[in-house]
Amino acid sequence: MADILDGKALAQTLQTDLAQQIAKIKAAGGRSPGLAVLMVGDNPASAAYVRNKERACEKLGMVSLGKHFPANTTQAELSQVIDELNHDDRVDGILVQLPLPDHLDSVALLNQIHPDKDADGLHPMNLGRLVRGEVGLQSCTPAGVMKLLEEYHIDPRGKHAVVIGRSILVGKPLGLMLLAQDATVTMAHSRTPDLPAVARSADILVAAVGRPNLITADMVKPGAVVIDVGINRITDDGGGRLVGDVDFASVKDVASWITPVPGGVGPMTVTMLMANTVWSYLRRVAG
Ligand SMILES: Nc1nc(=O)c2c([nH]1)NC[C@@H]1CN(c3ccc(C(=O)N[C@@H](CCC(=O)O)C(=O)O)cc3)C=[N+]21
Repeated sequence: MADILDGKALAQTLQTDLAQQIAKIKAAGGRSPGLAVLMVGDNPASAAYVRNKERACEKLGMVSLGKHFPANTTQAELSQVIDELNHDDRVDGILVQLPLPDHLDSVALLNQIHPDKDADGLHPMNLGRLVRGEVGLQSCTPAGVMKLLEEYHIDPRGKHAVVIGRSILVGKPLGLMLLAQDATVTMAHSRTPDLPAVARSADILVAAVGRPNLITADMVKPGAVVIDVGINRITDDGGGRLVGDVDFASVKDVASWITPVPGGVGPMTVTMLMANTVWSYLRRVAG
């Protein structure tokens, strides 16, 4: 029976630390760090995430400058808003909630966010820093996974890490972070032949695909660390249950450590967003 990598508990601890840090800034007469989350359209899952983020902001004593736009908002309008936020001194972090409606060019918008306010770490400058091993803003979900591993003293050094999924939001940056910590990294994806065999060779197995029950017990090496980044809402049983990419019920008997869904990587993502915003604030204020 695997031990649980408790993202919810660690997120709580880290958020308490951040709240204290922010309280201290304010007691010294400083302004509150500000985060602007831009959401376009009314995808209910996105709306729920954005609410989570705004709630976390308020709880920590940060300013939430969230903006919600109708689905038919144009590229030019959003571009204008990002430009204003780039120049707004109350704003330390800007995040464009993905996915955007099809008529919008999300890459162009992400590229337009000032790299020093890029709370999601998706600007080419910050991704480039990650590739080169330089300090910079890092993508929240992968950074949250690395924090979880660190908290539970799971050292990637010398381990074979298999990351399934090659998204720019999770898979690619996480592969680079694991590599930077001396793991031997395999990036697997939908075109990888014999995925079960590749998965079974992992000491650290990360599933970041978005397919329920993709990872079953037979795909996991006994004693492996299993990180489930999937967030899938199952509606066919009428309950709107949240499940990951890992068949938790069977895999928990094979793995040594496992993240639950909910309560694993998800809460860490939100926490790292807050941490990135505070980090940007300190860099911007202190220079
Ligand atoms: N630019 C951008 N940055 C993102 O970081 C980003 C995004 N777009 N688009 C969508 C995904 C998804 N995402 C989640 C964040 C928190 C939870 C989370 O807190 N999950 C809770 C449960 C939440 C619930 O019950 O609904 C948990 O797993 O315990 C989930 C998913 C961030 N994303």
